[in-house]
Amino acid sequence: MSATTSISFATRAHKLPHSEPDTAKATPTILGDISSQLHSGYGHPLTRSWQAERQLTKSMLLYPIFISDQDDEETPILSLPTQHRRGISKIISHLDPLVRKGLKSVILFGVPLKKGVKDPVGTAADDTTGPVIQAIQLIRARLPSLYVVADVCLCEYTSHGHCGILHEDGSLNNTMSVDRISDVALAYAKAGAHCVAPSDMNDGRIKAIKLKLINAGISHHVTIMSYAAKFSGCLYGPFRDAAGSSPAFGDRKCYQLPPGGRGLARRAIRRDIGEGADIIMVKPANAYLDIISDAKNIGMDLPIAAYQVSGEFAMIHAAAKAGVFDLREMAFESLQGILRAGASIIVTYWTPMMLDWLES
Ligand SMILES: NCc1[nH]cc(CCC(=O)O)c1CC(=O)O
Ligand SMILES: [Zn+2]
Ligand SMILES: [Zn+2]
Repeated sequence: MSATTSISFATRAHKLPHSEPDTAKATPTILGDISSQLHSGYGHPLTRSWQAERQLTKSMLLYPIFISDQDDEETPILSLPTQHRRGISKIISHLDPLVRKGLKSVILFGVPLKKGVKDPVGTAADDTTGPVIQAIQLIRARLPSLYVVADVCLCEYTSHGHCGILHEDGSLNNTMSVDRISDVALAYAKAGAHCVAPSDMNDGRIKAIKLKLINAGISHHVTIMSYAAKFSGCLYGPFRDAAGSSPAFGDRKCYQLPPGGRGLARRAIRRDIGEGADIIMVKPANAYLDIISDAKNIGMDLPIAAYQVSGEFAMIHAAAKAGVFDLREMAFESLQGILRAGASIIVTYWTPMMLDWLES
């Protein structure tokens, strides 16, 4: 690449007519001839980097981690290459070196593995001795520079695996779900989470969380990141493996958005901004770049987050393994697309690797 660059520069410099008086004649007069020249703008690595409106930086990366109630475990998640589920005793030793490399934020997912701990209302979600609250307190105490986001949902904790409390007919009871989920969010915030991120998609939960935070007098220092446009589909499989959160029956199509629902996503984004969200998230990311761009347009003054989900991450690994492309190159290309679409926060399992790659 650098050979090509220097050749093209040399050639061009050679032709530059500074000392020739009659060059006006040779100068093209039709604007089209000049504006058809694009290569001149990106022939050098630096000019190429200037073409990006925004550069990928370490502070954009929000790292998802799975914390189980098996204190000493460190188990690879087979469907999510390079990622592990860890017990509370393994968290700091994992995160500390990453913080030294520039890690700024994590998003926590609890994984209850103990028998009999799941019930219809997800009681374990805000158990003060459970993995999430323990991890929030531990990370805040031991790694004070790290910004801690707590994912808020019930599906990891409910016996039925749905993201809320159910009616007898198996459909979501929105009122009860919102009341419960806002309690869980409040518990995480009180435990010290900088940010709570409800991923359940029940109607009205942003407002309910906001009101409980206000009533508790802590709303001024707790960020609400709304999974506002979360689509149902087949890209969450490895996560559900990792978190043991697959629905026991049915699916999530009545609360997560249908993949074609661009208008619904826009409505959900506007709604959640109106209810008090500080950050809007779009999920998945690579297959929903238009939605990220819509979110950026609608939420002009809010930071937009995009979640490159487990299926998207696993897909890149699988394709790289099959020889389709180079893993690292594709990792960058996938994040560049998300950035271009308008996100300024990227939730991604690439985070540990990116912290190294962004150095070199
Ligand atoms: N509601 C829980 C939740 N929060 C984030 C993800 C998905 C993350 C991923 O796939 O990486 C899920 C799973 C789901 O909705 O089934
Ligand atoms: Zn859920
Ligand atoms: Zn209902």
